[in-house]
Amino acid sequence: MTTGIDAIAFDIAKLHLPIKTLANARNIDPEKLEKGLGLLKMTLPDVHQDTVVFAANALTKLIRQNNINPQEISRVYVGTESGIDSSKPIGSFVVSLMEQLYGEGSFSNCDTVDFTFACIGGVDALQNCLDYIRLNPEKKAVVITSDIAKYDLESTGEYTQGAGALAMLITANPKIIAFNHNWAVSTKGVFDFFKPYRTIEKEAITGNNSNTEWFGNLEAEIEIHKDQPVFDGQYSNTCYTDRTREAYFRFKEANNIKGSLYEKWESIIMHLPYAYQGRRMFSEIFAIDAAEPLAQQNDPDYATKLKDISKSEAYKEFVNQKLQPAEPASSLIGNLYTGSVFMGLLSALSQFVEKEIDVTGKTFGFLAYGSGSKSKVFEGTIQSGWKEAVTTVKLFETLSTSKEIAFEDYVSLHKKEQKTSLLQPRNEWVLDYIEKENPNLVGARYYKWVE
Ligand SMILES: CC(C)(COP(=O)([O-])OP(=O)([O-])OC[C@H]1O[C@@H](n2cnc3c(N)ncnc32)[C@H](O)[C@@H]1OP(=O)([O-])[O-])[C@@H](O)C(=O)NCCC(=O)NCCSC(=O)C[C@@](C)(O)CC(=O)[O-]
Repeated sequence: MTTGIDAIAFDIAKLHLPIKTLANARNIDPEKLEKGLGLLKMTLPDVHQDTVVFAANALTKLIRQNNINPQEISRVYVGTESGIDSSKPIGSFVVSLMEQLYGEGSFSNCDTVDFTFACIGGVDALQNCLDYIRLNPEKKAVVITSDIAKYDLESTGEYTQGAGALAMLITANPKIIAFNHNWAVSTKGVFDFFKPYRTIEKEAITGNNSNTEWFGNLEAEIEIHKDQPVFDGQYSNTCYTDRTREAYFRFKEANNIKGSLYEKWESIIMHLPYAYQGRRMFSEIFAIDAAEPLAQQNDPDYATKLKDISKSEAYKEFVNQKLQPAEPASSLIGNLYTGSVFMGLLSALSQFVEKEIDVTGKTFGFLAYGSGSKSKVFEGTIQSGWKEAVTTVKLFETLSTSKEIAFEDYVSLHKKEQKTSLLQPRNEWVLDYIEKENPNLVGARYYKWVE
């Protein structure tokens, strides 16, 4: 028996800002963003969308496109770093929305929980669900990844923004990909990218130090939540390369692989915070795990050697063959945080369908990363039903219908000054309202399905 992904669906934000528009507004050479980082568009949530909306839309599509009986889903595990409540998980919202569609109690036997570890939470949810299915092969689990990658205006993360969710059905004997059980991990607690609880002295807001109640806050410090992370871009790249390299070689050792591991993989799917992150970071592994190593870590000119290797024809050819297929969706979407690695898989498979390349029986390698920091390396084998399952998803066809918005609308959405939706929602979930009056429900978020 094998375990893996049987079906996939997605819901990506339908508005986008062309990267060229952002580059021009910020005085950045557009070629740097397009050719250097591989960015073309960044997708942005509309006023009625949040991570619950994206997650519920992705799950609704998964159920409908694959005629799944909702009562057969015994788990909905969510990977996210864009939670909307410190106690109530996105999974709890999603299950209640599904009951609006499929009847009260239809998900009451379903277990649900959110997994948070920056961008790798979806992979953690997947690993957990694979173990569960291995023990309970007759069951079906769903893994959802849902995030809004929002960065401060004018920061170096601004051009990597994106938003949306994927939902994946995890079963025994799956149609798309079956995963090998032997995974490797590398973890180190660091501050490369994080979303801290911040505080501001009440006095700085009220202008007096009497600590009088301020909108229900009795404390002298007011807690502030920002979706935008605190981060150090170049340090985050170092953590990314260090963790993925460590996990890669641990995987190689744990699976007793002789010779070059990456040569054995048809395609390599990495966490992509922007389209070219994988190709920019993998050159070190390419050099040191080559059949005849091209560089040694103790070389005095190691960094220069790696830079030269990253520009070599051999590396470019390698990139085109093994890394490029996962990139185009990222160029059109931006960072999906927990969903990026799975979107890379969908992008690669959709391209193989389009180019009529049969990858049945081929092994794909995965290098996942989450800031904070952790990498997991694992591999999977493409199953015979992949082509049919991926064709139903219509990835690039759907992405091509995205609506371009003007720079002013982008800023107004980002600053939450825009109060009405830019696109009329149809056949999807929307955030209806947030309770403001009832003290027992203040902050409760209510959603509805719009025909
Ligand atoms: C990612 C960075 C650091 C990039 O930072 P940056 O400063 O925008 O770009 P750069 O200077 O590092 O690289 C620019 C590339 O463009 C090239 N270039 C320059 N000009 C031209 C031109 N005219 N034509 C063609 N190419 C050009 C230039 O040569 C270079 O390519 P190289 O050869 O060095 O590979 C920044 O966007 C950032 O801070 N992003 C936010 C953090 C981030 O995404 N970090 C990535 C690793 S951490 C991670 O992946 C986890 C994360 C972020 O997803 C969060 C989570 O886990 O939750």
